[in-house]
Amino acid sequence: MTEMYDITIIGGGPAGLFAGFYAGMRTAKTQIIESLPQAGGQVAALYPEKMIYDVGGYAGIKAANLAKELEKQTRLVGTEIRLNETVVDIQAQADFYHVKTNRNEYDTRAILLATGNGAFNPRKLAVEGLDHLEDKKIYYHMPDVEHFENQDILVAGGGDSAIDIALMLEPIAKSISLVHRRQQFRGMERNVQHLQESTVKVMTPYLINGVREAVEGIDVDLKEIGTEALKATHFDKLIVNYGFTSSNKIIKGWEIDLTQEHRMFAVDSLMHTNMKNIYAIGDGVEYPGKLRLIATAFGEGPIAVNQIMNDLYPGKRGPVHSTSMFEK
Ligand SMILES: Cc1cc2nc3c(=O)[nH]c(=O)nc-3n(C[C@H](O)[C@H](O)[C@H](O)COP(=O)(O)OP(=O)(O)OC[C@H]3O[C@@H](n4cnc5c(N)ncnc54)[C@H](O)[C@@H]3O)c2cc1C
Repeated sequence: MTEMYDITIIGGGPAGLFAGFYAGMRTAKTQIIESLPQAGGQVAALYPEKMIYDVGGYAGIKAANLAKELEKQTRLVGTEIRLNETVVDIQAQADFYHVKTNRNEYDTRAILLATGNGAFNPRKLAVEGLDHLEDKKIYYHMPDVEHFENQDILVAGGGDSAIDIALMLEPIAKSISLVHRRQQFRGMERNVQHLQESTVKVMTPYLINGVREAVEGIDVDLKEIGTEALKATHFDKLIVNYGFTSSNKIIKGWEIDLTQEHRMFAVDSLMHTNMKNIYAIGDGVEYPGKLRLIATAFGEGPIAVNQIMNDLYPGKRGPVHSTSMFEK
């Protein structure tokens, strides 16, 4: 038998992270499972550079910083955060649930769904037959920088994180090239200026038309946008940074049968789904008056966690204020 959790939270966006913190405050044995290698959900994956002005207590905070603060807060209480794992099935057992991910299996008394619009995955190259090169010569997630030491690297993408990756590897790699399909980069002005001052070789407007494995490294065909001109290039490794897409397809394959409304989990005012000890919060739920905001998600987490704790441990002392936990 695998280790038994009180609460397994599926999704490490703002809803899941804050619920994970609150569950830790209620001393529930809790884990969060997140498909991306980073926590923060949409905030970190879709708009890390945007300022957010409608989260209580912050007159304005950069999205990436909010994601970092949330993760830090959650880790304070000992909630485990498992990154890079996608929940592929949930099976009901007699009085607990069996959760299968693409890498592990867990048992849990209760489940809190915080899946937003579905599991995020990196947007991949539109070239077939490259799976065997992933994490060897083609990367969609950044591993440790040592992987790129003294090598010729091509980075593909036009946003801030593609520029960040190129600049970060500049002192380590033998050469860095950055390819983007538009003439202009979407990144922040300051970042683009750093790029112009760097030794990164910028190739615009080109898109990757073909990739082939070579004995050493890979051959990459670049196509100039608006023309038929092809440029043959060779690199040791390719890092693709085309952003993320989210999909609810995996959820459709789960064995448990959850009621949905407008393709969201239907919950009552206690965040309870139609199944015992399965609750849902955040962007992925529907109820009358639902608002898809971070502030709303922050309120839904504690409601769900308190219900779960009442069900699992009826005699246990109820909610406490955080000051009584952290200031002794
Ligand atoms: C461009 C943009 C700007 C926004 N600006 C604001 C703003 O200013 N203020 C505001 O309040 N809100 C804003 N929002 C909305 C806000 O980001 C969302 O309300 C919030 O992210 C919802 O949090 P969540 O945790 O419910 O879902 P998400 O942030 O979507 O996180 C869900 C997480 O669950 C993971 N997941 C899903 N399925 C699985 C699975 N099977 N296994 C493992 N992991 C899984 C996903 O990978 C994802 O990381 C904005 C949204 C966008 C797109």
